[in-house]
Amino acid sequence: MLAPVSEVARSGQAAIPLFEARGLTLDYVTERGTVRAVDAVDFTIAEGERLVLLGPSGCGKSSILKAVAGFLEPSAGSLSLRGSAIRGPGPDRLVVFQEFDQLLPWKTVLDNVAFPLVATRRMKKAEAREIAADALRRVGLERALDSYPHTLSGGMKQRAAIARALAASPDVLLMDEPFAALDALTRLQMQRDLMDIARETGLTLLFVTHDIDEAVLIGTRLHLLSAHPGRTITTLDVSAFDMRDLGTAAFETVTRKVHAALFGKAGGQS
Ligand SMILES: Nc1ncnc2c1ncn2[C@@H]1O[C@H](COP(=O)(O)OP(=O)(O)OP(=O)(O)O)[C@@H](O)[C@H]1O
Repeated sequence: MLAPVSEVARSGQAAIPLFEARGLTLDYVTERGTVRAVDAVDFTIAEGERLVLLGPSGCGKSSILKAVAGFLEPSAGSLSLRGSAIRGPGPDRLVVFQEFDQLLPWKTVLDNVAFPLVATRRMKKAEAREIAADALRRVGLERALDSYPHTLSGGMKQRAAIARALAASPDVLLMDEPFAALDALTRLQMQRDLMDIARETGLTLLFVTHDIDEAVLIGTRLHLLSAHPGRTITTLDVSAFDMRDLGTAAFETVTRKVHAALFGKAGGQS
């Protein structure tokens, strides 16, 4: 019998990559000239894997995510999903950002999640609402279906944004520091909930953060980037760690190792 994809990813066996970046180079053309943000980065993401891009501020993490989402064209190298080159945004790659204002203020939470299904997947409204309600239940927002975004807390807005992405069943969910603007307790709860969802659904994730603890908790594999312009330092399998390991000696050891790889010495957070 075949193992579920997430188990294949956890076991570290070589799987056919769902997503592939080869020699990815990203430049911004400004009035003062060209700024190289990312230089010749390679990575793959297998189905069910959670790859975290980790590196200091300005190393190009968000730029990579924008390129994967199709908003930024590589100046060199290639990006492909299921073997096809990425040529722009698509419902197969959806992004959850850090900002709390990702929802349409004039629509209820339910309609915010259902609307893209009707618009891009051409689903009937009733079916879209059913899928949306299910996604909202999964993120713990079953009691806020009829609420408007301005009445929600920051954490609830992020949950709704995650539900909207989950409802559309993207091949890869892209998250750009989605919990960075939340208070510490809410952030921890959201990390926990995201891990529960990942376990339930076998989510394939590309996650950006500059928080080492968060990276080790969320990721099955870390891709460490050097300071500007972003270049690959190394990759690290962290699939053995989850929320239960927070605060343990083994967790401390791996975060120190990551810190040393990023900054050349052991120590605290970036
Ligand atoms: N629109 C832009 N125009 C010019 N330069 C840009 C633009 N966006 C980003 N950059 C530059 O590209 C580099 C990478 O930026 P990016 O935001 O991708 O880094 P990051 O690792 O996500 O940073 P942070 O962790 O602070 O969010 C930085 O030097 C930044 O100044």
